[in-house]
Amino acid sequence: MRTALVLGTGLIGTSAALALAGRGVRVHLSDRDPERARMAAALGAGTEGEPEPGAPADLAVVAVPPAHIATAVAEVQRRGLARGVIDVGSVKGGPRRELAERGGDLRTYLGSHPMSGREQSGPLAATADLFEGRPWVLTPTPGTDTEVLNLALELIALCGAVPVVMDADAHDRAVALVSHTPHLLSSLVAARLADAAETDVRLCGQGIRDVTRIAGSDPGMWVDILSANPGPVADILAEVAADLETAVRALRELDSADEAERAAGAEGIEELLRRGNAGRARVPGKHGQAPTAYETVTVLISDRPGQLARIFADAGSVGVNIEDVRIEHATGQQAGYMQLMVEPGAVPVLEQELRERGWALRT
Ligand SMILES: NC(=O)c1ccc[n+]([C@@H]2O[C@H](COP(=O)([O-])OP(=O)(O)OC[C@H]3O[C@@H](n4cnc5c(N)ncnc54)[C@H](O)[C@@H]3O)[C@@H](O)[C@H]2O)c1
Ligand SMILES: O=C(O)C(=O)C[C@]1(C(=O)O)C=C[C@@H](O)C=C1
Repeated sequence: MRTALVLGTGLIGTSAALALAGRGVRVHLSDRDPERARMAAALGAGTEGEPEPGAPADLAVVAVPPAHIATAVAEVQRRGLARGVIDVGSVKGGPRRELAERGGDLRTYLGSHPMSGREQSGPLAATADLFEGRPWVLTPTPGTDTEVLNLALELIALCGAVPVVMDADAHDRAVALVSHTPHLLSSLVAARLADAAETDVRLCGQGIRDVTRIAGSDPGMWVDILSANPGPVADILAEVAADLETAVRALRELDSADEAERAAGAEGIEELLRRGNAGRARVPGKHGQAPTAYETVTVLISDRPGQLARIFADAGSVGVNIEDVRIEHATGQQAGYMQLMVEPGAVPVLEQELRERGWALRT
């Protein structure tokens, strides 16, 4: 691929553009809001503006909210801005049907969806490595042009992602389970905090931060996403509601004076928690591999420049690969705990090295 047009230079469009530009693709950047295209260009994601008339880009990447995808794809096709068009929307069935209704060319259009994102929007939140090692769904049909499919596969490779081919409606049912329902549940938990007392909220620890991160997303975008996939999400939410009723009943039993009822309540809750363990164990690890059981080495760090670089360098000096990291910030102190996730075999050597270099470890 030599040239690409990215239409919609928000989080996802600019991230893809940064990855493409970084690998030598000439990227044209366009957005309904010209300031956003300018900002993406200033970040090094390409040049602002559309391809010259008569010189279409190899591939257009439409990265606008789901409600605008079909119109934007049809417009790119009508104006001949690119030889093939993909979109990156979170929902696949609806936009495809809408494009068909508008008389768009379904042969040179391919619906896609990178399974990676953030709770922030806009070009300033974009990063070139956003899609590294993540699944990127493609929904070709027997009529899809082979050249467009190949260009999409090339784009995914340039972004470091892993292609997954699916039927559009099967994709929508799957993301209802792994993305859209979790999003709503995160918002529901976070909503409990909106009017809570300050004395309660100040106790927030890592657990609630993990559960509510995605509740910080743009409501406008999520109304759009959920409006394009309401049925499958409502089906799963109804199942969650049944589990919630079971949980409430079990908790009321735990509160009972009757010993047998308390035992039944404990059994009910334990069953829910165990099902949670079983589901959590199925979440794939890095690069879509089976989940790896990493061990955690927890180190006290002070909130000063250079601390993170120093700890990574110290781990690297004994050949230990940090698989994942998490920081637990201490309330009211310029310090925190840094959790370093490593292969179990690497724990003794990492702990010894860090102690020798003066780090305080939490045991
Ligand atoms: N945010 C995520 O985590 C995530 C992950 C994967 C896929 N997606 C999908 O990617 C798409 C973009 O989401 P985002 O998070 O980058 O949103 P964003 O709000 O950061 O960016 C969307 C951009 O599209 C522009 N835009 C809107 N309508 C337009 C139009 N008709 N023509 C040109 N530009 C237009 C907006 O000005 C904005 O700059 C959505 O379809 C979303 O479902 C989002
Ligand atoms: O990590 C996040 O912030 C996301 O919400 C990303 C996430 C997801 O649910 O995994 C959200 C919507 C997208 O369509 C794809 C990815």
